Amino acid sequence: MRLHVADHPLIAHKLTLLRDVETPSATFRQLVEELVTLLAYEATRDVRTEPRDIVTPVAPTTGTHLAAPKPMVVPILRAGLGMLEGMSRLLPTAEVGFLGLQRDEETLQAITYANRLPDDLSGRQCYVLDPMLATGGTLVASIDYLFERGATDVTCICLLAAPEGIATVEQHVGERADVRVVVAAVDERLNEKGYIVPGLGDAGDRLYGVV
Ligand SMILES: O=P(O)(O)OC[C@H]1O[C@H](OP(=O)(O)OP(=O)(O)O)[C@H](O)[C@@H]1O
Ligand SMILES: O=c1cc[nH]c(=O)[nH]1
Ligand SMILES: [Mg+2]
Repeated sequence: MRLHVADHPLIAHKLTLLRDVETPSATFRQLVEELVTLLAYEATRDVRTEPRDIVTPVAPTTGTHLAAPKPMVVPILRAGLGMLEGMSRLLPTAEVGFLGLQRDEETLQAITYANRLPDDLSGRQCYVLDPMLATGGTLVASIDYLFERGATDVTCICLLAAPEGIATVEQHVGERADVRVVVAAVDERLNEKGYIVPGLGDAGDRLYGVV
């Protein structure tokens, strides 16, 4: 696994606003979109492209075009849904698959309640969206769903990660360079309830309200 921590003053600024308990939902949603756009810049560094001949008003030239097959973007419901619009804007040709996973608050095990992915993902570059990488259980299960369908090239975009979660994903996928995790920041630790410290609280609740 390759880890990339996006170190940029704009990202740090927006992340600080996002963490602030006083930030209302509407602003939180806007910040999540802006952050994913900034992270996507790094996360799509290896997106496959092909040359394309075009004619500008001045001269013919060869440009660059996103290559087939179309990339697959996979938001992890609920909280990952908040990152979808920002990512789709940057990757307009991408298709979208959905995974719904929820952590049991007692056991911290991820339970899958929705799975809407194509059966065959071989050759597809996959981009998993989930703002929080805490114990890593959710991300490991999500990556496995993609591997089971033949995906090999998987990039996970998270806003915050705990060192424990990064270690879990790293252990699970091993040395392979075609699995990447791009994060805005790695925080200190998990607390006894499995929340990232200092973190930002429950990302799903802050985006969409407590259910
Ligand atoms: O690394 P883990 O310990 O597995 O935790 C991370 C998961 O927890 C949150 O989802 P949650 O279960 O709260 O569901 P939600 O998005 O519906 O709020 C978050 O969005 C991740 O999916
Ligand atoms: O801190 C955390 C940990 C898991 N899920 C969240 O939404 N926040
Ligand atoms: Mg939640």
